[in-house]
Amino acid sequence: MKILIKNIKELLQVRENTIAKVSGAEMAILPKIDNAFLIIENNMIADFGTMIDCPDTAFDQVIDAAGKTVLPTWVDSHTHIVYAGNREQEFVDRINGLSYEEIANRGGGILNSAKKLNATSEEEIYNQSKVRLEEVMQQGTGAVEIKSGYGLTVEGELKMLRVIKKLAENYPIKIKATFLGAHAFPVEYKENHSAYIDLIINEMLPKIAEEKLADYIDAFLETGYFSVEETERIMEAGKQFGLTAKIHVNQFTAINGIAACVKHEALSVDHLEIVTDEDIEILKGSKTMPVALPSCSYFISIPYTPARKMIAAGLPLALATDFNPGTTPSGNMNFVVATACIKMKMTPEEAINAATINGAYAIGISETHGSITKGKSASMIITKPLTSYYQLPYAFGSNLIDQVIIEGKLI
Ligand SMILES: N=CN[C@@H](CCC(=O)O)C(=O)O
Ligand SMILES: [Zn+2]
Repeated sequence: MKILIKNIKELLQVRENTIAKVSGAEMAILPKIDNAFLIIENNMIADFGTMIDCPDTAFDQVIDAAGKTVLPTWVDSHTHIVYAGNREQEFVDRINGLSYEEIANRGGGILNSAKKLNATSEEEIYNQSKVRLEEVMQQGTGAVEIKSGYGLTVEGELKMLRVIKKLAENYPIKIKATFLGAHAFPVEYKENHSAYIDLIINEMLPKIAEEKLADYIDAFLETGYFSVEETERIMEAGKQFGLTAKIHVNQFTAINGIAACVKHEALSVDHLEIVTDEDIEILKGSKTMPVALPSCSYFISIPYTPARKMIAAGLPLALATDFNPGTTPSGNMNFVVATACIKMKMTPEEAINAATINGAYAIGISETHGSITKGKSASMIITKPLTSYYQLPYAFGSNLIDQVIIEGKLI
């Protein structure tokens, strides 16, 4: 199957050579070609350039993108798309004055989702989750990370990871799975943290590794959840099973968690609503990607990640949704990009880099995704006619996507 996309008004995120990520001032540069063509062959980007050089050969399909922008699909490097039911009541409780912490202390929050998940069959969880996956694909996401973490029992965690595996088998979208058994302590382990961590290490991890159900390991490193020392145990154990760490950290408090993550060579540190100068110094020169989740800040009214300060310090930054039933019931990367511009003062170029190539780095796929580069996966968004790509974050409430191609397939 050979597809030509012609007359593209602006072809964005064009990289002649594969790059892993962009950092600091590089984030402001978004290379593009005006009046461009792009050829897809065998589900990969085969060629691209200006229309003057467009080959005059036969194609199985020709798409005329006159007036439209083409860019790589979003890479959403942090989601919890697999869950059961919802937490609408907690949403209303927050409107009425309760905080996320107060709700969690009453047995709501993550434990509420865990109760629902353990009472729901694998088939039903799959059916609920695939609706969300299909929706984010329509919204332009072409690669996604999905976490477990609402099981908190051996069976529950395995059930979630099997659902993620089944989604990966049945949909063209690239999916990376992350094991998040260390999301919260179940009530019965409230006074015996080490016993739950033993369960994760001795019971969950070996089974997950045996069935090859996860690519990464995560923990919620936060006051009232997993301490620095507890998270270090999890990261060390993950390493024994070949799972690199991607850690929830600095969502509500800064407790030197980032230093521990960098020490353990975490691929990413995610949330970062509260970041100290020391945290920034530690991230400098590391290979760890900071990941901001602005829809979470928006939904539960907490600070936004200090993007300007981090980029000024020369750091890279990725953007992801955090799609989950508690803090972010939305997987819309278009909203994330717009919110990063509006609330975090990222420029459109920085936000698009953060949501494509840097997102790809945060899930270890920047060799194949995140830019328009020959040989990379043919995953791209074709917008509706736009005055310029600035319209993407500017017209934040509009659906500006016309077509989405994922791994060479129009969806
Ligand atoms: N903060 C930890 N985990 C999720 C929320 C979990 C929940 O409330 O269900 C997050 O990334 O925001
Ligand atoms: Zn999360």
